[in-house]
This record gives sequence, C-alpha cells and structure tokens, in this order.
Amino acid sequence: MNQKNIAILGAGSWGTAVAIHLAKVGHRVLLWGHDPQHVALMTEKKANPRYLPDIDFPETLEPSADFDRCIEEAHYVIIAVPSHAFAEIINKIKKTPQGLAWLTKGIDPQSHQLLSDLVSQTFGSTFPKAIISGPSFAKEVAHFLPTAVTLASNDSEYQKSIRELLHHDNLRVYLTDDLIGVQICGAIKNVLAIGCGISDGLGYGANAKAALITRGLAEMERLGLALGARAETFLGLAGVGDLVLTCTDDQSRNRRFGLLLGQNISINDAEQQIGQVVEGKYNASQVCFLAKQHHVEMPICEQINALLQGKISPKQVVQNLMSRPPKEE
Ligand SMILES: NC(=O)C1=CN([C@@H]2O[C@H](COP(=O)(O)OP(=O)(O)OC[C@H]3O[C@@H](n4cnc5c(N)ncnc54)[C@H](O)[C@@H]3O)[C@@H](O)[C@H]2O)C=CC1
Ligand SMILES: O=C(CO)COP(=O)(O)O
Repeated sequence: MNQKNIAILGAGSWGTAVAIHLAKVGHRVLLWGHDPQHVALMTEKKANPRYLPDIDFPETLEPSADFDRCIEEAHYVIIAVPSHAFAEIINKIKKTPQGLAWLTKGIDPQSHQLLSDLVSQTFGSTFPKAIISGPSFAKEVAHFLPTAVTLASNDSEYQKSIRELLHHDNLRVYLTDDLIGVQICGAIKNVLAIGCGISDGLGYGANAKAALITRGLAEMERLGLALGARAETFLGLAGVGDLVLTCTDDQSRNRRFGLLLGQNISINDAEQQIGQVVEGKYNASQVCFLAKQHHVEMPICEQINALLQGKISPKQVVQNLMSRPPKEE
C-alpha cells in the first residue's frame, strides 16, 4: 500500500467516519476541527465522543486544530463541512492543493451555486475536483459495513488516485464524470427525506412514501437535466441509491427531522432535537431558487420549502400535493 497524507477538513460524523476508514486502510490522516476544545477532547480520548463515541481512532489518525498545517502536509485534501461552511473553508485554503475532494452534500446558500462552481471560481475550471456521494451513513462506514459510493470528477487521473485511497474491502467506489448530476442528487434527496419523514410522522402509509420517493426522483431528474446532468446519474448510487437510503432509514437526520415536524414539533425544536446538520432544511430554498431560475416544476420540493419557511402546516403540504390537477406520468 502506498501510504498518503490526507487532511480531512471537518470533524463531524461524516468527516470522522471517512478519516477512520482511510486511517484503518493505512493512510496518515489529519482530522481538522474548527473547535479547539473538541479537537482537544478527540486527542485525549483517541475517539470522537461527540459524533462516533464507540469507535476508537486508528494509530495513524491525528486530530488537529491547525488548519494551515493540515493543508501544508496533505497529499490530498477532503472537505467534510456542511454546505453553509463550504465557501468559508475554500477561502481559508492559502496553498493550492494538488486537487480537492469533498463529502459535503448541498448547494452554497449565499450564491446558490453548486459547490463545484465555487471550487472552479477559486482554483480554476480545470483544477481537479472529486465529489464523494451516494448511500453512506457515517456510522456504517466507520464500522466497516459494506457500502458503495459514487465518485464524480472532472479529471480521470485524479479520480483514479482518489478511488485508490478509498476503495477497499467493504467500500466500493464507482466512477462518473457527471459532477452536476451527483451534486443535484445529493442536495435534493435531503429535502425529499424531510418530506418522507413528515409523511410518516403524520401517520400516512407506505403508499404515500413510495409516491414521494418516485415523484421526488422525477423532480430531481427534471432539475438536473435542465442544469446539464445526465439521466443515468439519477438511477445510480448518488440518485435513487441515496434517495431510498435517506427517505426510508431512521439513521437519516433529514428523515428524523421530518418525522418530528409531522408529529407537530416546531422547526426550531426539531432541529435542536436532531443536534446535527439537517442539510435539507437549508437546501430546500436553494433547490427552489434553481427550479425557478430554470423554469422547472418541482411541486414536492416547493411544498416542503413553504413548510420550512413557516408558511403552511405539514397537513397542508399533503393536501396541496393531492389536490393538484391530474397529469400524465
Ligand atoms: N453523516 C453522514 O452520514 C453523511 C453526511 N454527509 C454530508 O457531509 C456533510 C457534513 O455532515 P456531518 O459530518 O454528518 O455533519 P455533523 O452535524 O455530524 O457535523 C458537522 C461538523 O461541521 C462543523 N462545522 C460547522 N460549521 C463549521 C464551520 N464554519 N467551519 C468548520 N466546521 C464547521 C461542526 O462543528 C461539526 O463538527 C453534510 O453536507 C452532509 O450532508 C454525506 C454523507 C453521509
Ligand atoms: O447523506 C447521508 C447518507 O448518504 C446522510 O443523510 P442525513 O444527513 O439525512 O443523515
């Protein structure tokens, strides 16, 4: 094995899980967190008690609060912060790395841009970029349970080198060059997972959930195609794979947040109860912004966004969707 130095920027559950995976397969990993107290705790406990308390760090995983050192020493830099912090992290990088990869799912809230566009603006359009997406709950990856992900990149050599880092035993990595499609899937599945949670929280059945997933997938594909994505991406791991995972399994924070809303818990209380990032709450308005800009009809996302803006109740979401005029599939 060719040992590499890898910096993971963001010490939440997903950044930590991928750091554990990479260290377990033999790489040297620096896990950067922005909260020095949290980094000190991880260093003392040799684990991340806040997010993955029952998993010990391998020897080659070192927590660090020193951002510049992490970038300086890394052969590979992988960003793992929530989408609202992505632009801030990109702007903090002083020394241009040989390429960037990221685990973040979402759209930049300030500019309404895809994260790949932010990276291109800062480092140039041909700068090697890689996006790791698909159905991958942090805890399962950290426990080495079988998982398959999508790796999207604009540079096939760089992409293969990232695959070599990640692809191991129980983690299979599938390649694509559809950066737009993969990012649209990752942002919209979170919004739809909130919708499925709401439906289950209201006590609706399996029929309603299957309808939301299927018609939601159609919305995802419509917006993706309008932005230049390829249709097959929506039937892949980043599309239907991650959509089914997050809409149906209670490990999903987005789904659990929706469940609480469906049970009449307020948006603020629900977010507090989850206590971790709920990307769909922020990305619903970005998705609707893009839909409007590109004249794409996305009724499910629009209704969920209206609810998240406090304009309608969970029950009204369903009433509004069911009372739409009949149409062809
Ligand atoms: N947890 C999971 O299973 C998966 C998560 N993702 C995506 O990965 C991204 C990160 O999610 P998680 O790690 O799960 O979230 P998390 O809620 O577990 O942790 C988020 C981390 O980001 C840190 N953070 C917040 N603002 C920051 C800032 N301005 N600068 C630096 N760090 C900041 C927080 O302190 C926290 O450590 C999200 O986009 C999520 O959708 C993707 C696949 C799986
Ligand atoms: O993206 C994820 C799994 O692929 C995690 O989903 P949640 O953010 O809803 O927990």
